[in-house]
Amino acid sequence: MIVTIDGVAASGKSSVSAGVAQALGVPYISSGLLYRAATLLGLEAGVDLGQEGAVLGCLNPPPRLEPLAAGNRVWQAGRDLTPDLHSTRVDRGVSVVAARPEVRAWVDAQLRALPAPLVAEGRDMGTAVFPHAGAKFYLTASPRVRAQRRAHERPEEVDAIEAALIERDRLDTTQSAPAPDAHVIDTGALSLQGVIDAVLARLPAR
Ligand SMILES: Nc1ncnc2c1ncn2[C@@H]1O[C@H](COP(=O)(O)OP(=O)(O)O)[C@@H](O)[C@H]1O
Ligand SMILES: Nc1ccn([C@@H]2O[C@H](COP(=O)(O)OP(=O)(O)O)[C@@H](O)[C@H]2O)c(=O)n1
Repeated sequence: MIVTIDGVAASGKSSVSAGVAQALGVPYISSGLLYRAATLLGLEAGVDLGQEGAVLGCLNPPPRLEPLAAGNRVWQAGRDLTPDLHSTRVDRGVSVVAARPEVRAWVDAQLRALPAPLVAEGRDMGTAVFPHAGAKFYLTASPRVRAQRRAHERPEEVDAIEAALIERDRLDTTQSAPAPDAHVIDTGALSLQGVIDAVLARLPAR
């Protein structure tokens, strides 16, 4: 079975996916890492991130997602890009790159080639990439709660992180609508384990 976990920025998608995947004994995939990799490579090459052709030109050789249970990684040839994917400059540029149709097609093709069963997290896993998934979830939380969580992972103050999250949500609106058949979970009042348990409780009988 494929389980999709979409949601807004810093809503808990990757942590929840890792926990659900571990409970099910299947891999999880963090699709956002591929958009982040394309953004990082574009930034390093100094290209205009809005120029689709220029960004695509940086994906040679193509970065590959390694769906490790301990945390997904992205490799380009022998280089592990993962430690550089969660910087503030990648956060700022990624939505522009992710809006480009050919970049989305490149990510989608790589994800669809992975064998089920799996848990897939991102923005459009339940709508565009795996519309026939066996169970779909969409995580939310207020911008403040999400900023407070992310403040443990970024050098900026909570207010600046919150403003950046709100702006990224706005830029991601097109590809980030919940699937009509997704369970929407507000994670604001729940612990990480509480969200994992809520997802597991809503899975169809296995
Ligand atoms: N329900 C929760 N309660 C408290 N902290 C959480 C919860 N879910 C996630 N976190 C923490 O919030 C941060 C962002 O979570 P993450 O899984 O990276 O979100 P996303 O993949 O949506 O960006 C992480 O530090 C994570 O440990
Ligand atoms: N399936 C996906 C996943 C991510 N993305 C884009 O990639 C960016 C980074 O995604 P992410 O999941 O790593 O970001 P966080 O929610 O973890 O901050 C998002 O802001 C979107 O612009 C997307 O368009 N579609």
